[in-house]
Amino acid sequence: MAALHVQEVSVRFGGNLALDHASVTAEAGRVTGLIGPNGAGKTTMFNAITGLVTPTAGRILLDDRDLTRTSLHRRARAGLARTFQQLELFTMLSVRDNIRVAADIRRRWSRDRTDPAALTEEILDRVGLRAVADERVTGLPTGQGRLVELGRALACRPRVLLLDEPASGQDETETARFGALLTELATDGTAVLLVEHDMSLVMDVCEVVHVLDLGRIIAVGAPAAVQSDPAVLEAYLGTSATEVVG
Ligand SMILES: Nc1ncnc2c1ncn2[C@@H]1O[C@H](COP(=O)(O)OP(=O)(O)OP(=O)(O)O)[C@@H](O)[C@H]1O
Repeated sequence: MAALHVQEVSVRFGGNLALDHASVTAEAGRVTGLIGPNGAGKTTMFNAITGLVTPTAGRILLDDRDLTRTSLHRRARAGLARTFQQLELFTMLSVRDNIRVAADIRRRWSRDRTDPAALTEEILDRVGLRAVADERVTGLPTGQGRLVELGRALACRPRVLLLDEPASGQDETETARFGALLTELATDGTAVLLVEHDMSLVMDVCEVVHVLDLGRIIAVGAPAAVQSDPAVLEAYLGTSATEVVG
């Protein structure tokens, strides 16, 4: 079973220490939350994990494999996949083809012989995009666009799935369905690491939540414990206390 261990990672942008010896663990079989006020370092954490930024200290391990100095594509092959805060879809393509591209690419480098066309159809059903499979993605509302991104990440058959604010732009019904899907993915053995501002979604689906503030992990624990942690409340008070308590 996969486990991602981010150990004491620091990332510096000039004079700004965006991550300061921050550690996060995401294990297969559960959804792990990563929350924190704006600018806390959540996206930087994802960028460090996937190789878009280079840590100045610390290690990133997938199981026992040290990925810290490994290229982006090797990390993808090792089983990491992510979605982005800003949608990053292939705008000229249909929903189906956005997912198919990733399935085809994976087929080229993977020993897994799963047929990319069949995998694409399976994912369309799984994420609930069958009805719009032939539509161009530019015509979709943001909530569905996020499902396409998720579908594309799933086409890589990830062991660790990093989701950066996947519910933003989704309405309440879509978010509830999305939460159920995340739980299902975790149950199937994926390690899901979720960055999300929708606290009710985080509290519903996460088994463990890590809280970042100004680049530091200030709390780790079960959602209910984290929600009432004084350090967490204080971190959010500067922005919006209701975000975490409400
Ligand atoms: N490429 C960059 N160059 C310089 N500074 C950066 C860069 N990326 C992020 N930062 C800074 O690093 C800090 C952490 O930013 P990051 O985007 O990781 O926070 P976040 O928790 O994801 O915020 P949000 O919830 O608003 O998305 C911020 O101070 C931000 O301004």
